[in-house]
Amino acid sequence: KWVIPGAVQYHGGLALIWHDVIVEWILDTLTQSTRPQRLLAAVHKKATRGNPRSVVKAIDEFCNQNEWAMNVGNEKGSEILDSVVSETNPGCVLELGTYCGYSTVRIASLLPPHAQLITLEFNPDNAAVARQVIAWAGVAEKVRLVEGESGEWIPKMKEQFGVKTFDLVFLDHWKNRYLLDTKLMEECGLLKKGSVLLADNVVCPGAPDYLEYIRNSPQYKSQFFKSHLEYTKAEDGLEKSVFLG
Ligand SMILES: C[S@@+](CC[C@H](N)C(=O)[O-])C[C@H]1O[C@@H](n2cnc3c(N)ncnc32)[C@H](O)[C@@H]1O
Repeated sequence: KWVIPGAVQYHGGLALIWHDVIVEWILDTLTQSTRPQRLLAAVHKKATRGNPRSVVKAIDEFCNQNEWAMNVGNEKGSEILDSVVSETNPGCVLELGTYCGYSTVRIASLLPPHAQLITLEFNPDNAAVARQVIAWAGVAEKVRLVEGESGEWIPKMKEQFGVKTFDLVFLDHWKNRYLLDTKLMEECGLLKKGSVLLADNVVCPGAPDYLEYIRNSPQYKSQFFKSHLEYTKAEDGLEKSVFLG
């Protein structure tokens, strides 16, 4: 367990440099393993196979007690993501940025029967861990994990997977892609009146070009939900934007 100075807990930029660069590098070097591999080991040790909420809990415990990881986390997850999924009751969901499958499991466990979640991840090592986390949680039949870049796969969604439109899109990949991929989804006809975009980390690390667009476009009704960067006390939040057609 690491003793973390207050400045790191409350300052998003410092928190990211500390947890996501320095500590990760030190632990990877000392253990000759990767953070996703260590997170997967915690799931296998602590979570009950076939119980998605126990998988979410095991990952949150690992991140609170052992090491930080870039999952949406329990605070934003339970207070915002879960509520938006439940309210929207989506039949077809797109997640941009799977990482280890934490939010994938959260979302999938709340979907109505026959709903489908497509999740995109371009890092093959992360995707390999996510597949195992998703399988352990018992939600694999609802999830299609696609390995590749969002910019390459969004235009293929209709043709390759028979998607008509998405009811809900969770944007949680690299922040400089939020705006580009939103415009791409519009161009590809993947949004319909009432489609909900939910974007994580719009404060930390931040996606200013996306916020400027989504808050000022007459095609969206947008709302900010204040929260904290996962597993810290630094400011962050999610933006929920409804496409008006
Ligand atoms: C913040 S993590 C996702 C966390 C995950 N949604 C969760 O809450 O558990 C971002 C992930 O997006 C992936 N990624 C970044 N840009 C991407 C892109 N353009 N296409 C596909 N995956 C991308 C990264 O490799 C990383 O694993």
